[in-house]
Amino acid sequence: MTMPSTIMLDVRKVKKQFGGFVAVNGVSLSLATGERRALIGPNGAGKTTLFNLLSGRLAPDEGDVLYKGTSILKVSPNEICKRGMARTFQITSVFVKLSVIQNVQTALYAHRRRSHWLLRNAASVLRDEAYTLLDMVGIRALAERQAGLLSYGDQKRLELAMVMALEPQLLLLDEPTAGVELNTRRELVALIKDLCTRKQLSLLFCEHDMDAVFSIADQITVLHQGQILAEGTPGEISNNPKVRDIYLGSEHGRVA
Ligand SMILES: Nc1ncnc2c1ncn2[C@@H]1O[C@H](COP(=O)(O)OP(=O)(O)OP(=O)(O)O)[C@@H](O)[C@H]1O
Repeated sequence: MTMPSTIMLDVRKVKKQFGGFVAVNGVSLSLATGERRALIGPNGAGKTTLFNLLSGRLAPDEGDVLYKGTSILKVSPNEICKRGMARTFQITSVFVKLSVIQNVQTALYAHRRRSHWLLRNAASVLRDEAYTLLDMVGIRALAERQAGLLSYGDQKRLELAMVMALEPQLLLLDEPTAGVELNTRRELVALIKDLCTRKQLSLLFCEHDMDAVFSIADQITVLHQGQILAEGTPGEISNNPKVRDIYLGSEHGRVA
């Protein structure tokens, strides 16, 4: 007997306006538990604004966002994160003056503050856990380096370690492979897929690199001028004439 899939994230007709400009206009989408969904669309389509609405950084003018069945409209970004929805940003946000391991320890500490507050061995516990996370993303050997001196690709890995420190169930990644060269991009894509599988994560990610999108996503939502233009599997999206016209061009057209 197959179990019915549960809905991790249920976005209902959200709208966000800046002055007279409607950046997100009545967007609905849902993400099943364990699903990997890409959000794609031209620059200015409203992807980051939608991420900000989902993670509590912006309040929608209309609509609702349900996470694990409960509205999170009035919930702070910190509390949303504690409940298991963690995100990264388009521009890497590591602490450039700290070492790599200190960055991960800081994320662990912020997340575990309450439970480790009184533990005398908190620092060493967090250090062990931080090493485990660095192992997971493949940069253990760089633990003592200053984070700001890492290559951009390794900073992206570090960011993934930091977001994994938050013990997410749902990961929101805003352009996880932006700004890195082809080989590193492929490694990051493999890493993201591996993390999702090993940790049984649900994933919503924005990405302009279509190879990354088609390699990671089970489902794709296409946003255009703040509205959903199309939704479907990678095969359906790449064969959708409207999406090809507006966004994909011919390169990713007509995939079997
Ligand atoms: N705080 C703001 N005030 C005014 N306009 C904004 C604000 N934030 C976003 N916008 C506008 O809303 C539109 C959508 O922006 P958004 O950053 O969500 O697009 P995007 O799809 O993420 O683009 P990109 O792919 O370039 O990151 C853009 O026209 C942008 O200029």
